[in-house]
Amino acid sequence: MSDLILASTSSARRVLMDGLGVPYRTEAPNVDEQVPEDMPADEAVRMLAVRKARAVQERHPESWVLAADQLVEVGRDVLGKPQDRDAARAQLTRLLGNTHVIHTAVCLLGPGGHHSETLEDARLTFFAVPPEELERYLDTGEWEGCAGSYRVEGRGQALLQKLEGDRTNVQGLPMLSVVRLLRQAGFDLFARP
Ligand SMILES: Nc1nc2c(ncn2[C@H]2C[C@H](O)[C@@H](COP(=O)(O)OP(=O)(O)OP(=O)(O)O)O2)c(=O)[nH]1
Repeated sequence: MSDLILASTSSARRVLMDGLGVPYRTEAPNVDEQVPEDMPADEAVRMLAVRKARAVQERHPESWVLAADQLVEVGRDVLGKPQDRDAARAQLTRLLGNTHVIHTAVCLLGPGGHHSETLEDARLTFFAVPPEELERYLDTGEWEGCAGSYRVEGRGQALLQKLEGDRTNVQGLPMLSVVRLLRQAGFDLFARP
């Protein structure tokens, strides 16, 4: 198989791909992540995952390219990555004591026009915690770079009352689906180095 590029700047996605052990390299997609205001979250993440993958594939047409995008949906609100601590506080205030859905889209492009995608949801319910506890969680800084302002594998798990779905999906890459896409595309996931 020709080389695999993870079209991502996300450290969380790199950690998950490192765990899989398939040789890959990373390249920043460098795309505009604006989508129409009223676009449903599941359509937005799919559009952005394809946009990221295509941007990198244009630079490397002989490579395989894997990209993803994630948004949080709670009620009618769609949340991305917070810009600052105040935005993170607002996001977590919205999530605490409620159930929200994480939508993650993954797109795999390959030579010869290969195009496969997956869209995975996970449902999470958070405990309702007092403002003082929320401030202590914000102090951890886990909110930085995370859609929804928490890390499910970090101290954020102390907020988690219930999780339905693939935990790796919450972290940024639904690895059950990533493995399926790679196997369907013909990758040998235990190839000799
Ligand atoms: N470590 C960790 N990261 C999380 C968690 N929840 C969300 N994230 C991160 C994964 C992604 O980096 C980010 C979702 O935002 P995006 O899909 O826009 O990706 P991002 O812009 O970070 O990277 P990329 O577009 O792939 O270059 O949030 C979590 O529970 N743990």
